[in-house]
Amino acid sequence: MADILIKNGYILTMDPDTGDLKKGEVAIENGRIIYVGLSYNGKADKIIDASGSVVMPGLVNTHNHAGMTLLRGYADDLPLAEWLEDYIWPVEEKLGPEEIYAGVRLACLEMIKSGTTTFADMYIHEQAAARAVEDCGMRAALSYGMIDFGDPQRAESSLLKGRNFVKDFNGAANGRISAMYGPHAPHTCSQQFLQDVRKQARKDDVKVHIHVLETEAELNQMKEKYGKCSVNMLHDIGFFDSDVLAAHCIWLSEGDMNILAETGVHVSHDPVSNMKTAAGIAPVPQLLEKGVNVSLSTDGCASNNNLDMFGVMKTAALLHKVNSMDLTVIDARKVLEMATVYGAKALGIEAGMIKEGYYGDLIVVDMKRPHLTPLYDVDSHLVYSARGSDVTTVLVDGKVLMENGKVLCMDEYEIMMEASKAAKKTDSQHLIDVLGLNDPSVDQ
Ligand SMILES: C[C@H]1O[C@@H](n2cnc3c(O)ncnc32)[C@H](O)[C@@H]1O
Ligand SMILES: [Zn+2]
Repeated sequence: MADILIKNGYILTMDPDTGDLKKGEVAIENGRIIYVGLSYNGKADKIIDASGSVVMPGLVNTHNHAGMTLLRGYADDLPLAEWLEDYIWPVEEKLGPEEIYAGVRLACLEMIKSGTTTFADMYIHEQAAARAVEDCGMRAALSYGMIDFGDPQRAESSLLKGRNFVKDFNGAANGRISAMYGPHAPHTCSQQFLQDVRKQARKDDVKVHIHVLETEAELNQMKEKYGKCSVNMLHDIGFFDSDVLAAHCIWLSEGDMNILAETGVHVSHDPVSNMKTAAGIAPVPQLLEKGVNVSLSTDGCASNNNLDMFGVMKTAALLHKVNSMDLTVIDARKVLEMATVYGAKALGIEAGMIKEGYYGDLIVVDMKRPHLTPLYDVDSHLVYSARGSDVTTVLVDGKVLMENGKVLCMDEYEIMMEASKAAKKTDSQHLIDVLGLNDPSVDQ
């Protein structure tokens, strides 16, 4: 007997072996998909009717700073270094684990409501993020954001925090949480520290999440300090391997792209964040052409400013078309692959496809909407017309987190109120009280 049977939906499996099914069924048992096909020959405890909807793998957001929902709109339209150094880092000092817990819960709520089932994170007080993920039922690859700025004492304490996090949380929440090491970036971490982290990650057999060449300023700083760019420096110290997830990777030379391809580094592409911060345009078509696994991500809410992966998918497609002046450069199917199959591959999880044996991490997208009518091509609608709010049902690990638009794993109103309260720690003016959103009688 299956736990759940999803019926009557268009099954976008993303699995090249089976292809998509115009009307199919998916059965889930003990958190795993046990059947994908035209008609399940068995019973189920629960039936989900997906008539008029697409059933697809949950989206995988491979670079986030989930706690930064608290800083959504806090500081915008500023040069990246000034934004980070003069606004974000000082205000992060005021946020403790309880605030981050509230911020990550809000991030999870937003992600679930817009169809993300797994995310990769790098942030402060990451044990609070783990608690939030455990409580809400999502899947996540979490890392403690570590920076040493060349200070040996800071290096030691940062690495200790990272090690403790890995020890305490790798495999937590019944395997829904995996831990990674999160050295912030090549220009904020010393070479020695990066080498130490690399060694520790191999010893602990966990992956590494890092920002690489997000800005031209980083490129120039690295050339001045080491006489080479971040990619060459990291390659020369033996940092790169197929367990590395590198976010951004904008300022790459042809040689850098070859190094990423040869070493099997996974690249997380953040088109919305990169456009908003005017960081530049990552050479995604060229990376894909060279065989690099490029997944998609939102980045933190302070540089996006939401966590809707549907927005990211559309932006990725449009950005690379106009940048290359070639509209065939990335098609809708490729973008869907990046948001599902490639994301799961980057994090090493059996998800991203609706396939027997894979996790029951699925979403249902309602296609009976004005902006999705008429319907000729499912891929096209999902990338160019749909929004996160078209997602009606979300399953992670075979558990229903949202059904027919109702979030079952948390109280939406409470989450927003707790996050608004936590955001007061920033000591900045808070319009939420003025707008009356703290009043439960106000219709949300
Ligand atoms: C983990 C730290 O990373 C910081 N951060 C958030 N967004 C970015 C970005 O776009 N580039 C570099 N660093 C970023 C975050 O504030 C944490 O302090
Ligand atoms: Zn980032």
